[in-house]
Amino acid sequence: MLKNYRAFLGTVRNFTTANMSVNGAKVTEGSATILFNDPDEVFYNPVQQFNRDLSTTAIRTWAESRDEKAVLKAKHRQEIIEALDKKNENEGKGKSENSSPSRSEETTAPAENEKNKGTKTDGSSNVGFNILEALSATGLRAIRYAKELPNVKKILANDLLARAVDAIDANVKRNDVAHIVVPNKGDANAVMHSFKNQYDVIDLDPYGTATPFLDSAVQSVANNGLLCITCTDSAVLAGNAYPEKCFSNYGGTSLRSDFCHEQAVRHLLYAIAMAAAKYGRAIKPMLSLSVDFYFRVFVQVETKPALVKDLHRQSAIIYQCSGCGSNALQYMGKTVPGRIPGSTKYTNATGPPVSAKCEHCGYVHHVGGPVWGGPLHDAEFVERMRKIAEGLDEKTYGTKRRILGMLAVVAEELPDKPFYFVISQIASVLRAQSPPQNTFVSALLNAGYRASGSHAKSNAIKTDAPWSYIWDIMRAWVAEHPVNSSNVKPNSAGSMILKKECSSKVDFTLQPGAEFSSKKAGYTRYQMNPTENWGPKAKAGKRKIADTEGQTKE
Ligand SMILES: C[S@@+](CC[C@H](N)C(=O)[O-])C[C@H]1O[C@@H](n2cnc3c(N)ncnc32)[C@H](O)[C@@H]1O
Ligand SMILES: [Zn+2]
Repeated sequence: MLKNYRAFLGTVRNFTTANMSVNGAKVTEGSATILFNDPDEVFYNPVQQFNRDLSTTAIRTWAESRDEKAVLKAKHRQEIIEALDKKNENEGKGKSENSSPSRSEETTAPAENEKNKGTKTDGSSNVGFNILEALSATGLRAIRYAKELPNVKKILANDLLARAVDAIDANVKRNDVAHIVVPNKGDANAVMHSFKNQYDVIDLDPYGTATPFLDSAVQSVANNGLLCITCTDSAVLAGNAYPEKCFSNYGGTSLRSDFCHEQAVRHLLYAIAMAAAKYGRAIKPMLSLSVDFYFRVFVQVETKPALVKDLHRQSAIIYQCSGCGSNALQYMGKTVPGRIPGSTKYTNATGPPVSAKCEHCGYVHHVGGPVWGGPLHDAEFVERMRKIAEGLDEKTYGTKRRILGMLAVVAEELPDKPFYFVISQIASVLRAQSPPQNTFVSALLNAGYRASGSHAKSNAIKTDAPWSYIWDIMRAWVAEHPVNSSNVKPNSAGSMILKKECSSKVDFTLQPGAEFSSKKAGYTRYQMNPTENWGPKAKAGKRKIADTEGQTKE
């Protein structure tokens, strides 16, 4: 035990980041300082600083947007009252019942909505909100939220283990946030089940999968509240070794694919959406990320059965060719105009989107999913978050540049095109040289298609071009950069694709838009794994600590 403790101190001392300092067993991250009596007892993973910096920024974004909406709603209501008063005065009637005593003074929002109390007509707001950190460990995250988030009123920092709760308690007192953070010992599910529709923000940051907590979380979060959920079980979510485990945990089967990291995020969103749907609640993903060895999503939950109907047509099965890797989505449902003008009818989709054998190479398809097929992010949320992130103090937010880099790529991602391919990977199917990214993207743009990168993988391309055109680009490229035919096995997917003629015009003239602007901004867009111990930590008491913040690739 003592040996591990020394190893921990040595490791942490060696790898502190700009804003993480260590003095003995004291760790400072963001605005919080926590003490470890025994690092084997209580969880701390410094590589998750990005997760915590990002989460603080995301919750701030959500709170700011909610306040703004509350202010607009209150203003709108005030305008209606004033118009009604004017009308009544003109008609010689009295003022409306809802009329305020003095409209030039501060006005509170509708009394029926407790949370709107405190909204001011000058556009500012003091709407408070509460947070449940259901799996808190040291309390570090909850303490940071208390110190760094304006308007947070109460945070329940919960953990199952008594020694973790003792640590939370001590750290809360040490950081002078006892008026905000309340330590609690309990099972996360029991806590959430006891308080339905209560928490404005719920943070789930477990070891491995969050799926055992989803059913209670989607019930416990308040209407239009935010769920912040981490899953670190990447072998299940993004690997190809456990499709059956992925299916039983997330309701969809995983696939071996280049786009496995985006698929993982979509499995998680699907599981949250399906859990929420049973209770008439619909999800709106605000930001859904694949980061290092884990996945982190920020999802707003709204009680609106009419919106839940959309889940049918937002869920999709994936067909992926076992030879060339081309893929197609089969959505579960679709909408058509209803008989009554303006109405919508929900109906079954038609399919399948592929033949029994791949039209490009003749190989069979593997089936994955179903997964969430809707948008991964909310564009307005991402823009607002970027603005907030730009103003972050780098001393407190050591991963600021990475947050900005990732959000820049996210903002560029095609919102309506799930998945991506990697140019070097499709070139390797043909045993061809890989075209430079800007050459390939220029060919897409010159043909009128859209293209973007993906935050989930460097060198990935998202596009609305059909696979037939993607292979035509590669045929045209190979015509200029011939492959060594002895490398292409007869009957391989590559040989089948190359046997076909290029059926469309391909123009490789370079386009300025082919270089994604996120790349030019110079932020950290993709991060390399810096050490062999990089990854999620084992449960407290079962690990040797050796994680670090790391170097960057771009
Ligand atoms: C990965 S750690 C949390 C890290 C923390 N959120 C942070 O940012 O530093 C997971 C924690 O969940 C706790 N835990 C595991 N199962 C739980 C349950 N059913 N209810 C409450 N806490 C639980 C563990 O004791 C552990 O402290
Ligand atoms: Zn194929």
